[in-house]
Amino acid sequence: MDKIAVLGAGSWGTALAMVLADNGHAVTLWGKRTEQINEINEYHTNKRFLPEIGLPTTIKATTNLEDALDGANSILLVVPTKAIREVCQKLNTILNRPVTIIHASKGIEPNTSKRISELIEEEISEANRDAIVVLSGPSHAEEVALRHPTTVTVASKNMEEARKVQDLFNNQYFRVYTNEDIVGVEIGGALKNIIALAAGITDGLGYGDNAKAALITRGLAEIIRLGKAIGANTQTFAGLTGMGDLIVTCTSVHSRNWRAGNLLGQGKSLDEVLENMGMVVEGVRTTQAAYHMANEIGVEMPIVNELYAVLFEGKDPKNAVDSLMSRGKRHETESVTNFISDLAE
Ligand SMILES: NC(=O)C1=CN([C@@H]2O[C@H](COP(=O)(O)OP(=O)(O)OC[C@H]3O[C@@H](n4cnc5c(N)ncnc54)[C@H](OP(=O)(O)O)[C@@H]3O)[C@@H](O)[C@H]2O)C=CC1
Ligand SMILES: O=C(CO)COP(=O)(O)O
Repeated sequence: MDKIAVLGAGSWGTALAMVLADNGHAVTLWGKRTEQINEINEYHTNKRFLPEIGLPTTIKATTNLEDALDGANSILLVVPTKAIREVCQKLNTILNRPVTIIHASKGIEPNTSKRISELIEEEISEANRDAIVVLSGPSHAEEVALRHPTTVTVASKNMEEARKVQDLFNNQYFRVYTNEDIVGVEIGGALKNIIALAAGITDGLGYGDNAKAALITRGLAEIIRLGKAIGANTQTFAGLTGMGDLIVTCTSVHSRNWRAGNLLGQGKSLDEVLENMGMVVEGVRTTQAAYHMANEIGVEMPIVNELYAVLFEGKDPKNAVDSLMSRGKRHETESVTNFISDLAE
């Protein structure tokens, strides 16, 4: 049995705490709100994020970070990307021994274009961390909490640690694969949220499944282009954290990114949508990050560019779709040829 501190008591932190508790580990869930933490300890529910779900009674919750970390062998970071630096800075002041840092958040920091594992490396000193391991894949918290079959990938530069984390989480309803391509896994998980926002927009505009299939496949081509340029293994994008997560996020009503896009397509403003969501919509900030990264590196990302114009420059969503449809004609496979040949190797 391991002792694991889960930092972030939202939808995903709670669902992953359930998986770990089901596997017999001692789990402490850390959150900021006293009322919510008391609810978890007294009633074994977290109704704001997972209504109708009863949590394993072995999960302990606390608002005290020191208590959460006490005796923990591993830490699971699962707060929104914008809170990662702040939480890591707090962690670094408390930790006095190296621990495995697992993260399950999906995003890129807008101003620096950094992935989450890079933020962790910057904020937590080497003396306080063993390996950094990323957990990602097609996995809505709502379905994991119902113990419906789900597959994810854990990635790390240290494969021994990745396999240990695979053992921590793997069970009959939660199947965990390993991958050494931390760049590809983080890029796929972060960028699929951009495409899910776009897919929500086309659904909100009343366009159907053809448009969505186009966004998923052409979106994948953009993700591969950017990923390849920054050193990802392109084969990763054919897997769970690439195509797999694109499918689940672009086609599910559980997705907050898809739902936000859907409301934008129906004519709501971004501020209105974000105010009413009550949960994180990572794709908005990730669109900023990907837009700037693509411009800096010189990678062509037309869907990202149009979504950026809708979110931050007031472009009408319908005009954005029209712009994508009227781009210069081209050969389908020229942008993904290298990807296909890599797969064939
Ligand atoms: N939900 C899902 O199905 C999945 C989510 N993810 C990823 O997991 C990450 C977290 O998402 P999710 O749990 O869904 O988000 P939610 O919006 O459901 O919950 C976020 C939680 O983080 C807390 N939080 C925010 N800022 C801080 C902070 N500075 N310090 C401590 N706690 C903080 C929030 O607290 P409060 O509300 O009090 O601000 C809330 O409890 C995201 O990167 C997301 O992309 C990945 C896979 C699946
Ligand atoms: O990452 C997810 C599923 O794999 C959750 O997506 P949303 O953040 O859009 O809900």
